[in-house]
Amino acid sequence: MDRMIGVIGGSGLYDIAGLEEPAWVSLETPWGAPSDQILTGRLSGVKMAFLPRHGRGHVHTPSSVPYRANIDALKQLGVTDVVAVSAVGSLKEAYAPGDFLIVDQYIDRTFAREKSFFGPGLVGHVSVAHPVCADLAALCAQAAKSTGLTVHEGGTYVAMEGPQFSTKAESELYRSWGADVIGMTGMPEAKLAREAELHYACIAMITDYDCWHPDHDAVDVAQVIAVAQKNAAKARDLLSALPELIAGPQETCATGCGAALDCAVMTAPGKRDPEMIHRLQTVAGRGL
Ligand SMILES: CSC[C@H]1O[C@H](OP(=O)(O)O)[C@H](O)[C@@H]1O
Ligand SMILES: Nc1ncnc2[nH]cnc12
Repeated sequence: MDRMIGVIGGSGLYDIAGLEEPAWVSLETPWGAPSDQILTGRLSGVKMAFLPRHGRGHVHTPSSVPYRANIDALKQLGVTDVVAVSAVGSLKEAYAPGDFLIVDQYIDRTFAREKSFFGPGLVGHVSVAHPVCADLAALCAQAAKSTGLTVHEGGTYVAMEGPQFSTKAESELYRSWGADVIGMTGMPEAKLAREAELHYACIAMITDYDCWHPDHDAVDVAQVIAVAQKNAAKARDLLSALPELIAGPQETCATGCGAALDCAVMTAPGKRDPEMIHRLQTVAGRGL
């Protein structure tokens, strides 16, 4: 099967340009409607889908983003590789606003979101020890370097609930944990992509130094948006460079994303809720 790239655009990135045969399509899923219509088309011959995470016009809060519907809808379209773009605050001096960081780990501090496709009547446990597809992340880094961006390879993303930014004590706590960047949407998106056996990587666009920084007393949205809008042009260049690197049939990745559901389902076949089996067809049909 040929690969298809699904881009989830974050704050400041609500569309992508240059798609051949562009069409905004509406989809429904067993988990409700996705954040918005999805823009489909081709770039350098590779099928692409673009979904604005907060919806065009930024209508979803980080807590109200329909993460499950978004992943289900992308998989319905045939997406194999999800590239998430996220605005983040930096927790380290070396990662400056305007830089990009390719995430490889997460600390999930979110608490008010549906985090799994599984549930009562169909219990499943996948490993998220390595939540990012190492191969896809390497391609994102290669694409970023080819466009001349300042890119840091690897880093831990703290996912906070929001919508308020952190207190200074929280920011210092995350720094003491050695975390690199902070945002509000990386989880449960990455976990759900793994349950759906999709390759997932996150390109973090650094927009600010969060509130720990001595020269940066508080985070403010105007500043975040100004940097995000400047970064969005760079992110679009990066995304344009990706299809050529990714073209061709899907290969087995070193992380094992496509085998995440092997041995994941605990509920005995005779005890599985038929309604849950039905809801899970798109994302986890292979494992049921
Ligand atoms: C506008 S600042 C806070 C907002 O921006 C980030 O969104 P995304 O990850 O979708 O780019 C952050 O997580 C917050 O949702
Ligand atoms: N400092 C910050 N904290 C949380 N989410 C963010 N998104 C952009 N900057 C952020």
